[in-house]
Amino acid sequence: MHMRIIAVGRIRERFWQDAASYYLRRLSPYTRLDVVEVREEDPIKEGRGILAHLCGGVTVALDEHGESMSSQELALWLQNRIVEGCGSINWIIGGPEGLSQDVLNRSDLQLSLSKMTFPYQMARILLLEQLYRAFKIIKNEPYHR
Ligand SMILES: C[S@@+](CC[C@H](N)C(=O)[O-])C[C@H]1O[C@@H](n2cnc3c(N)ncnc32)[C@H](O)[C@@H]1O
Repeated sequence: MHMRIIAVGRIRERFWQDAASYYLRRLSPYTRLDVVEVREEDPIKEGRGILAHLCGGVTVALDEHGESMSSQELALWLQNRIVEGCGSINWIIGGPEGLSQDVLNRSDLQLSLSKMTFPYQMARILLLEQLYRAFKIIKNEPYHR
């Protein structure tokens, strides 16, 4: 399974960079994951940049108005994609203005992490942690409860 996070904007602060590296390292035994950063501009142009980097497979747009899932439900969703033989999953994170309608329309799933709005850098870390948690659940390996 290959995963690609396509995110608008760079991770600027050192503490977010450290957190991202921490989870990327922990995810490496479970999946091939690359991160593509798209330049921050207006959401329509950002959207074109995002869509140009889709790597096929299934596309998930992170949006606070999207579908909520528990960590167990996300793990089951991911496991179902693996069982179906889905080769790759794109995870899209917007910038300060959010995602364009083109990107939302192109997505197979719009996923909410919470009803609250998070800064995009934090949303990236939350996604990485939940993906790591999902693999631990799928593999039935111990992790924090
Ligand atoms: C600062 S938020 C954008 C807020 C923008 N006003 C909007 O309506 O989408 C930046 C990005 O982080 C992600 N994000 C922030 N909070 C989220 C949440 N609760 N659930 C899912 N994604 C979230 C989304 O991808 C969003 O496009």
